Amino acid sequence: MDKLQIVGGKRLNGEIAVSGAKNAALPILCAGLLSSGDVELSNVPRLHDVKTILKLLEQTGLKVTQDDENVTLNGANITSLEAPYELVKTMRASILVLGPLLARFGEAKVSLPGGCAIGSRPVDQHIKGLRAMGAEITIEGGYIYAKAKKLKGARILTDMITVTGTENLLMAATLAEGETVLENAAREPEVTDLANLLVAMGAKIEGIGTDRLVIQGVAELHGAKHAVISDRIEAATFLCAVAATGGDIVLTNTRTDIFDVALDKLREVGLQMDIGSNTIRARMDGRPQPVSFRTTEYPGFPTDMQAQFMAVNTIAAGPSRVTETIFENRFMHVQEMNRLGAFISTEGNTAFIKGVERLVGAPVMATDLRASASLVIAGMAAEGTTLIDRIYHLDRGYDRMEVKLSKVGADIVRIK
Ligand SMILES: CC(=O)N[C@H]1[C@@H](OP(=O)(O)OP(=O)(O)OC[C@H]2O[C@@H](n3ccc(=O)[nH]c3=O)[C@H](O)[C@@H]2O)O[C@H](CO)[C@@H](O)[C@@H]1O
Ligand SMILES: C=C(OP(=O)(O)O)C(=O)O
Repeated sequence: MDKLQIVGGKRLNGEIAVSGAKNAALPILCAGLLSSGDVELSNVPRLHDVKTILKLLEQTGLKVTQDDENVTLNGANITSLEAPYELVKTMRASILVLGPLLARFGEAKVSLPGGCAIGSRPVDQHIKGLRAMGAEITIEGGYIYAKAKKLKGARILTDMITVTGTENLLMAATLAEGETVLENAAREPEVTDLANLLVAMGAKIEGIGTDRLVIQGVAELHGAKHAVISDRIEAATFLCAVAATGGDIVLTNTRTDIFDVALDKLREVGLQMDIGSNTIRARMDGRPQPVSFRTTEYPGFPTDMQAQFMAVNTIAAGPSRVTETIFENRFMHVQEMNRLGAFISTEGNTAFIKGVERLVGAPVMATDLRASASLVIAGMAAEGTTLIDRIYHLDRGYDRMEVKLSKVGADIVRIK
């Protein structure tokens, strides 16, 4: 199992190109199932999760042609309407084949994703929405069996804002008969990116970027070309890294119009930023200032940045408080950061961070994707050597993070 070895205390200097967004690429790849035409995608990040979803899509009969970050999908010969447990269990996003398969072929059998380390990951809202569109859905032996000769447009109000739920229902609605209204829709830029691809494929969607999506179903979708949006979470992770280590970096291939409140928080931390149209120059000197926040839906503070900001807070000049409202168990990095000398306690879904003068390297274990990234940041800020085990979590969602960071001066190597 690969590990990362980091010798901390190095300032970061140089340029980092941000990759395409994992959380946009995964739903977008599933949209390939909606059409028999060629869907030509660029800026697809090189991630383990992308490999997994492509494997899943290929076993449905979707033709995948890949040349590095360019992926062309063709759904003219779909032969299987099933997503097996073995593939779904490793990646929640696999549930996103449900809407497209059901809408285009009238049937799907998809394994329930189950829980994961950060908390339970229910899909009841996806099911509620598809049932409202006329699907007959049963759950047996851990599988969702869905059937509908033709989905019918409906007004769907989800109980809470769900990103994947919005994406699944949006894809299903593009091929349903009549009008679907998705109320309380997620507004994340990754949802918007998917919607933009669907429009390029011939879908009729109004209200893109708002919490009310109105979709007029069409008989079929055609092929299209699309570049996956830049990863705001990867970009903000690098910004947290420089906030923790000090230095002067420039992020390229970024989209500065899609950021959330995290950017304001970075300014509060003391990071100086010059924002260009697709670049961010970030400079940091001295100790970070503490920042308190609670995670919430876009454009609020993203749950996917909670752990990385906590890493910065561990060495901040004062106490802070972090509340996680999206997932019930997304504090697994706390124990590992405390192994590095951080001073963090938790009470329910709130963490209290004291802010210490220094962290000291130690062996730690990555427990989930963003927790892994937060340990990389903490390790880079710590004195001495940190060894991070189980970095397969990191590889799920970051494109060669250690290569990008070592190019800008971090002392970080992968140990096979
Ligand atoms: C709103 C939000 O911040 N969503 C995050 C969530 O998206 P992801 O799409 O995984 O999760 P959802 O947005 O669907 O879930 C949001 C909340 O709704 C609940 N829920 C969801 C669907 C459902 O059918 N029933 C149900 O109860 C979930 O348990 C969770 O508490 O994790 C991703 C990976 O970390 C992040 O990129 C997303 O930003
Ligand atoms: C937890 C994440 O991903 P996933 O929903 O695929 O588990 C994430 O992107 O931070």
